[in-house]
Amino acid sequence: MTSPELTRDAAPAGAAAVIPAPATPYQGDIARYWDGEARPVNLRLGDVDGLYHHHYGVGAVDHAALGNGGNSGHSGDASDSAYEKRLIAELHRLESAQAELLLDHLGPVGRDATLVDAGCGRGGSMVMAHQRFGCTVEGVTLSSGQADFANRRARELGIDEHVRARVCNMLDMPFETGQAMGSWNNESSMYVDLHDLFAEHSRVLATGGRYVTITGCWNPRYGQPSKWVSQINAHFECNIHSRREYLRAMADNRLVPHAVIDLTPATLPYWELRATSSLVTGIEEAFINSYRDGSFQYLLIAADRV
Ligand SMILES: C[S@@+](CC[C@H](N)C(=O)[O-])C[C@H]1O[C@@H](n2cnc3c(N)ncnc32)[C@H](O)[C@@H]1O
Ligand SMILES: CC(C)=CCC/C(C)=C/COP(=O)(O)OP(=O)(O)O
Ligand SMILES: [Mg+2]
Repeated sequence: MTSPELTRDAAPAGAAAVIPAPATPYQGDIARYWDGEARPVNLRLGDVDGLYHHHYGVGAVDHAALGNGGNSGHSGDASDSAYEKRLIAELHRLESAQAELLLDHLGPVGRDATLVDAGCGRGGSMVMAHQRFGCTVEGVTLSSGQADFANRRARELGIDEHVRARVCNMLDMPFETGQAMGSWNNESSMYVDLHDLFAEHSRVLATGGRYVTITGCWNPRYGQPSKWVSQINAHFECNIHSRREYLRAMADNRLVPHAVIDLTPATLPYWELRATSSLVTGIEEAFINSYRDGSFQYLLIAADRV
């Protein structure tokens, strides 16, 4: 690992932690990107119940909860703050449902197990995993701002003995070989080479452990990444892989998929609803169009470490 160059408050108990230098200039860019990120679409959704996500939603929209009587459109106007509050709560419910779906695919997890969240963001999925299984959850992110945020939330919830975020590269994680019974990437695999990523998951997972990812990938049947996929890459400074690359890189690294689920139809309602909100960021059209033209897919892959 490269020499440490900064110390900041990314440690769970408030003690100073050594922040490693980024492994590459690109990782430095990504660390800065997430350190500077404060989009209302993420913070205001997280404020609903204190679970802060950086991923998208799945499932049908509950129009009764929105109070628009089953219409897909909104009968009032966007300045109707009571409606906007319900809309934010509904988007957040769909994002939490996405994380629940990911956790469902880890299978049974004992209280004494360790789980690894690779690219943990502000830690929403880690908190949910601990609340569901009672186990230890270790997260890694490139962003010290995100790690501080996740560790502060864990302290506020009184679960910092079990939930911890660290600043480090998911391709070189500070975990023992075979230490984890489960690990995942929730919308974080488009920042790294997949062979390197799955080699590292394969190393930290115990034999018989489970790996799960939810990701956006381009569809080989479309031919090449569409203009919408290129737009998403530029927007987030990421590099979306194809579905084929996921399956090949897993096969090369002792990860055997037992579930491959196309979540595209399940995520479209989230995007269509989000496009009507005041919290739009401008990327909604690219997601909606690429999901509709078949060039892009929202995929869950669950694999056994054999
Ligand atoms: C879109 S966010 C997803 C956050 C989280 N998984 C969630 O569902 O809320 C992407 C995350 O990947 C992390 N990331 C990207 N490249 C990484 C790397 N090489 N090592 C560790 N984390 C990385 C970013 O720091 C960020 O936290
Ligand atoms: C499915 C794909 C391709 C995801 C790319 C990674 C990413 C940036 C996810 C969402 O983060 P966010 O919640 O911070 O984004 P937003 O601000 O758009 O809600
Ligand atoms: Mg978001």
